[in-house]
Amino acid sequence: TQSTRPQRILTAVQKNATRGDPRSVVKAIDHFCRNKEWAMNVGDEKGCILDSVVSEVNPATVLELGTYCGYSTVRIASLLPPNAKLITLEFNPDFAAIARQVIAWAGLEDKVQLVEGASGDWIPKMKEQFGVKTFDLVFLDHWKNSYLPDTKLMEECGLLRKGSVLLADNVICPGAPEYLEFIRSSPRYKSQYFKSHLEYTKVEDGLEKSVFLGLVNEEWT
Ligand SMILES: O=C(NC/C=C/[C@H]1O[C@@H](n2cnc3c(NCCO)ncnc32)[C@H](O)[C@@H]1O)c1cc(-c2ccc(F)cc2)cc(O)c1O
Ligand SMILES: [Mg+2]
Repeated sequence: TQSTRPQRILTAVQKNATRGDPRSVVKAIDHFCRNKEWAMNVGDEKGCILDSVVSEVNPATVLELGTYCGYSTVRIASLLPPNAKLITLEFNPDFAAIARQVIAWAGLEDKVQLVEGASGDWIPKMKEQFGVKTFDLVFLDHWKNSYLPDTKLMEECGLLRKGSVLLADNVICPGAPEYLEFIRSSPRYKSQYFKSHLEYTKVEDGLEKSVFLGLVNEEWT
């Protein structure tokens, strides 16, 4: 039967990357997607910005929305301190199955919990199911029109604390206009735009980094 693109990405990893070496897994996927078939990984250019934010936050708890093939999962998990945990949500079972194998090839299973299901269903269950209090870092890279409702849901579920960092991919291309409008105008967030390019192309795109400031007091006046 005809293979899918995620399956071809996994094959490229298994052929060209070294087991247990996350950097070689990232390189193999980037090489495949730049030279053979484009795919919606955050990619190498935006990936360096992602790496720098992860290193700066040095998170103990990370939530990723939208695993796809696990490319950014591997990038993030490879930079986590010991005992840190990354929970990644993916509701497409075929993508989840591929991502599990990519994460395993990188040797990062112990740092990653891939949860199959929709963010809207699982965000309210994070505390009771996984013993998470709050997330130090959230990487948003799922459906672009889900960024805003899921951010509001994370706030309502008390999953963000003063200083929690949200990092959103694709705020220019394909774009997340409602999310950008909300997060940049809200007194509860301090936002910063990192200009870059759409993965493997010269098209403009970027990441929006937003720090949650907690419930600021003017909301009580
Ligand atoms: O669309 C893009 N990403 C979507 C990712 C979806 C992945 O996340 C999973 N997913 C989605 N919603 C949820 C959900 N919850 C929400 C629904 O309940 N809960 C759990 N998992 C979810 C999907 O199953 C996929 O695995 C994109 C496009 C371009 C692009 C740019 C230019 C072009 F020309 C073409 C494409 C570039 C990018 O970097 C992009 O990220
Ligand atoms: Mg993306």
